[in-house]
Amino acid sequence: MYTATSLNSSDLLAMFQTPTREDFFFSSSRRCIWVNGPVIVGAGPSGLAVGACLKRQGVPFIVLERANCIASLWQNRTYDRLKLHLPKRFCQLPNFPFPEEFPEYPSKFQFITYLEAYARHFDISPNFNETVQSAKYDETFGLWRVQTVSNIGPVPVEIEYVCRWLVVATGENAEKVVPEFEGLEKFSGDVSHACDYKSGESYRGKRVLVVGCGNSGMEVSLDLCNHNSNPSMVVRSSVHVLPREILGRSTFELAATLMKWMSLRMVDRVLLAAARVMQGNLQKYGLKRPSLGPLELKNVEGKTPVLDIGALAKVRSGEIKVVPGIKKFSSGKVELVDGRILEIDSVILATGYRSNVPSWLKENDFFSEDGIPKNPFPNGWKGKAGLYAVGFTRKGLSGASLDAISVAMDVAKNWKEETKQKKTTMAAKHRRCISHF
Ligand SMILES: Cc1cc2nc3c(=O)[nH]c(=O)nc-3n(C[C@H](O)[C@H](O)[C@H](O)COP(=O)(O)OP(=O)(O)OC[C@H]3O[C@@H](n4cnc5c(N)ncnc54)[C@H](O)[C@@H]3O)c2cc1C
Ligand SMILES: NC(=O)C1=CN([C@@H]2O[C@H](COP(=O)(O)OP(=O)(O)OC[C@H]3O[C@@H](n4cnc5c(N)ncnc54)[C@H](OP(=O)(O)O)[C@@H]3O)[C@@H](O)[C@H]2O)C=CC1
Ligand SMILES: O=C(O)C(=O)Cc1c[nH]c2ccccc12
Repeated sequence: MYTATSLNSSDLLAMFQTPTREDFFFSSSRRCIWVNGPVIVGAGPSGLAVGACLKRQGVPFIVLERANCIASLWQNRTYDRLKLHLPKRFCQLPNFPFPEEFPEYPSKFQFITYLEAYARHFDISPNFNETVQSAKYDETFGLWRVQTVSNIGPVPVEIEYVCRWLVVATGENAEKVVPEFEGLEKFSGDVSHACDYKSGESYRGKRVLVVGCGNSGMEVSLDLCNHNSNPSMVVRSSVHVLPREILGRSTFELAATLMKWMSLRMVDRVLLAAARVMQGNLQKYGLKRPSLGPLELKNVEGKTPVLDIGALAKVRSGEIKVVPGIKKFSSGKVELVDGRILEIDSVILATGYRSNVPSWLKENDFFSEDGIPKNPFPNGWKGKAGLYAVGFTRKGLSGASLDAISVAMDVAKNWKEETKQKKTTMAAKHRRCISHF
């Protein structure tokens, strides 16, 4: 620890060269740490990617992560049978390809193995069990103050980090969305969110209401079928279901290729025409399509189209029953908006996720109320006063990688300029010091 009395000029010089978390002082209740470089909040794919890009530029940083591991969404909040939806080349992080032996659509366990290798390769060691509670720009000093609670030891410790740059990498899926339903408190069976679903093993033989028909709702319903349980899936509005592949090529890749030649709306038309040929009309199964096309809807509302990996066949066969919106719950039952009453044993809420940025970032210029940068891709990564965002592009892992490269380049440029200036100032002071003696 550096204290006022133990500081000498070479310590000061060292401070601007190497350390990333040097304790300046202890106050009675809160430890305060100066960070010579950016503070990155979140150790998911986005935080790791920006860390890796900064390492390559020689910029020190720290990563703060509330969970006890990297990529906690993938490790703790996803089901066992999850596979990446997009081909692996669209999901790799900068400067570190997937192993060749990985399949085209890696499993979540392979993806986690990859991310762990990524963190090791770039020597990224996040501070785990440390939740950012608040981050505020201090206009007087031109610095960010980032307040955390660390739960490593027997008692929680409050820490304040002070830094010039703040990189928000907490993700579009930081918190689960749990809607309120009339009478749910009277429902006697178990109610959980898709983020806690691991497999259908414990649902064998049960009647399960899956609320929501995004990728989670569809895949949980499919997995339930595969474990001989009996899912009813709530589709309260509309949904785009697309085949994962068209003519042997990934639908996502086809869309990305077509986007080079046509407008987004034209690409949507091509995708819908192909889906129509391959899937037929889905309305008769209760799956109405939204009025906006799949890519336009993703851009405008952030709603991801379902890439079908088998749920549609189960809908057709009647193994997954599609039901309309929920009116209310009662003991062991749900009443639907069409008046039907179903007897059910369990409810799984596949009702989506949201960003948590508004709960801790004291700023309302760059981020909107829903915790996503106001400027759409590709202009949503840089805010004012050293604030950055990575992974809020609604473009999955490929968007996160692009952000990470832009953010790291910009931070590195600024860090190098500011550090050079500080070193020059320090060196001048050092010389004055020596001449004084
Ligand atoms: C089930 C599921 C499957 C998906 N599949 C794909 C796919 O196949 N392809 C694709 O491109 N995208 C997919 N996605 C999208 C997903 O958002 C990205 O894959 C990726 O996880 C985004 O990375 P991230 O680092 O931005 O966010 P996250 O992975 O969510 O990481 C954010 C991290 O920040 C931490 N954090 C949050 N708040 C705080 C705080 N206050 N203090 C400290 N730490 C905090 C979290 O604990 C977390 O570890 C999927 C999403 C889900 C939910
Ligand atoms: N293999 C993969 O790659 C997978 C990827 N993912 C990704 O994770 C992200 C999150 O997906 P997901 O968890 O499916 O969340 P989504 O936000 O995509 O879907 C939420 C669903 O819940 C419905 N819903 C919300 N509130 C209610 C309510 N009160 N009553 C009835 N229905 C309700 C929504 O309906 P409405 O549209 O009417 O609001 C929608 O159908 C997406 O980007 C997705 O692509 C998820 C699973 C697998
Ligand atoms: O699965 C996700 O959550 C993704 O964000 C991947 C994704 C980004 N853009 C898309 C467009 C169509 C289908 C999936 C995605």
